[in-house]
Amino acid sequence: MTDFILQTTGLKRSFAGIRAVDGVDLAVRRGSIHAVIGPNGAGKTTLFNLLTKFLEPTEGRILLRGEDITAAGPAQIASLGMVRSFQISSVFTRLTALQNVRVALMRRGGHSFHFWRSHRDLDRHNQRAMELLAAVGLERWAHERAARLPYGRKRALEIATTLALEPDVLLLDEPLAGMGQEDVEQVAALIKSLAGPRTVLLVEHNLKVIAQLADVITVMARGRVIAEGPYATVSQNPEVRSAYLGSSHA
Ligand SMILES: Nc1ncnc2c1ncn2[C@@H]1O[C@H](COP(=O)(O)OP(=O)(O)OP(=O)(O)O)[C@@H](O)[C@H]1O
Repeated sequence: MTDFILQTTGLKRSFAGIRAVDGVDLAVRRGSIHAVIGPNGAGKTTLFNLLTKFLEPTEGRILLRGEDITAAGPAQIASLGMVRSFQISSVFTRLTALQNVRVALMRRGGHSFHFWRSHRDLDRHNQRAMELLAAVGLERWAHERAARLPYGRKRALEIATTLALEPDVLLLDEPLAGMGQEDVEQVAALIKSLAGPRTVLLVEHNLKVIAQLADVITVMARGRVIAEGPYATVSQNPEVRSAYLGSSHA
């Protein structure tokens, strides 16, 4: 069994002549927190879209647990245990936090919302939903409507609904975007707590947090990987420095 739960080889995707992802080899170690960073337009979002099959690659292969999933569709990929946070996490603002997680659990079981479902089933879902809320620090907010949750808590609720699918690999697309410092710290701690039994791959612009959180950082620029390794290494890389300086002066 390979140490790498997720791998890509020679992954490419162009849009009308723009090479958004241009031959990316990625190797994500099982149980790690792996960040993809890079200046605007580097191809990070396109890479995520390729991994979850929101987009078809022009070339290259994607392997999950060593198995070729390049031809799989988005639903199949989710059922194989690789789930992107927003994919299923459209939070229903009028439902409570608990109800939101329960809905996610029912979806996982393939149930629709039958009002005749047995009390035993509902109790089971309630118990699991409370466990998931506890895992993301939302127990206290269980009966609060999602609309009333502060921003950081809403992101935590999204993560709880994602965890309801029991993913092995969680893809988080800018999980800290738009947050104040207090929320950033809470959600960063939450992300840290998810890894180990799960693998977390994230795209994030907050380099300060990435420096503390990520085991491995892949730096992209113009569709290519320009550096990879722990923060201490990639932050010293001259190409990385010039890519960031270049973009901020663009
Ligand atoms: N659907 C599309 N059609 C045409 N061009 C696209 C499309 N999606 C992305 N691109 C182009 O591909 C390149 C990579 O974009 P992508 O959004 O993947 O970068 P990114 O690293 O996620 O940037 P950001 O940090 O700004 O979100 C850019 O030049 C972008 O304009």
